[in-house]
Amino acid sequence: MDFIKIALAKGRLAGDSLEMLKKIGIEFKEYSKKSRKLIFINNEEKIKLVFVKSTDIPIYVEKGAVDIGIVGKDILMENRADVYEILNLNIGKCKLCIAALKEYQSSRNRKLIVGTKYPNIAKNYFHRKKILSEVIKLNGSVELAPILGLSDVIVDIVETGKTLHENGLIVLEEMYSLSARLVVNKASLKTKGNKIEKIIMRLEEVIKENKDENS
Ligand SMILES: Nc1ncnc2c1ncn2[C@@H]1O[C@H](COP(=O)(O)OP(=O)(O)OP(=O)(O)O)[C@@H](O)[C@H]1O
Ligand SMILES: O=P(O)(O)OC[C@H]1O[C@H](OP(=O)(O)OP(=O)(O)O)[C@H](O)[C@@H]1O
Repeated sequence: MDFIKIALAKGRLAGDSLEMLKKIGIEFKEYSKKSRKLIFINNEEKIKLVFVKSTDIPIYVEKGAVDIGIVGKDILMENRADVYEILNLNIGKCKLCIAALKEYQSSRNRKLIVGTKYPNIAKNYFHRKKILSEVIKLNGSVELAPILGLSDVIVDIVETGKTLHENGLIVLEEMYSLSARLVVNKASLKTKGNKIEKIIMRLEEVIKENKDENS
């Protein structure tokens, strides 16, 4: 029987995602946080776990290189792919926000310069709001952009708010609430439907249990 391939990223979502898979009986004994291995196999359940850069997960799933991916909604919005977004896993919760230096004064009379790791999301958002903007794509430590005068504002993820606070920035606007999603390759849902649907159903139970525990 065919293996089901699941893609995860090594970052923040890995721990909670693996915990959820463990709760539905999918465990990878060889896995350790420190390991540099990219593929782990569970032979009993016939599952392969592959670690992919998070921004690459949508394309791996769309092309069928993997059957299932677990990835943040931010990544799915930024890197659009033709996949089924099946479950909100309710982990990796954070917000995508517009933020600026505390002393920032907005002016509608000139172009807004935006620094962000999410150029597509930012461009669409400001276009829809009819705000003239220039978006500068950055790859990290985005909070530096307004501090060093590279941009007026940033579009970035806020979880605890600690990074903004420690760098003298504040949230101007909350754009989107985000969390991790389970995405599935369209063909796999037909060809490996039984097995994938079982995984989905078991994960739905875990999501419900987690919600009950937190309420
Ligand atoms: N404080 C946070 N900062 C960034 N992302 C967060 C945060 N909290 C939750 N998330 C979610 O977790 C996902 C993974 O975050 P992480 O920072 O590990 O990104 P990564 O792309 O996997 O790692 P890296 O940026 O180091 O390559 C994000 O796409 C986002 O949906
Ligand atoms: O609200 P907080 O809890 O402080 O979290 C938000 C910070 O975490 C993320 O950065 P990350 O740690 O992924 O580093 P990066 O800036 O290099 O992407 C995000 O881009 C913020 O900088």
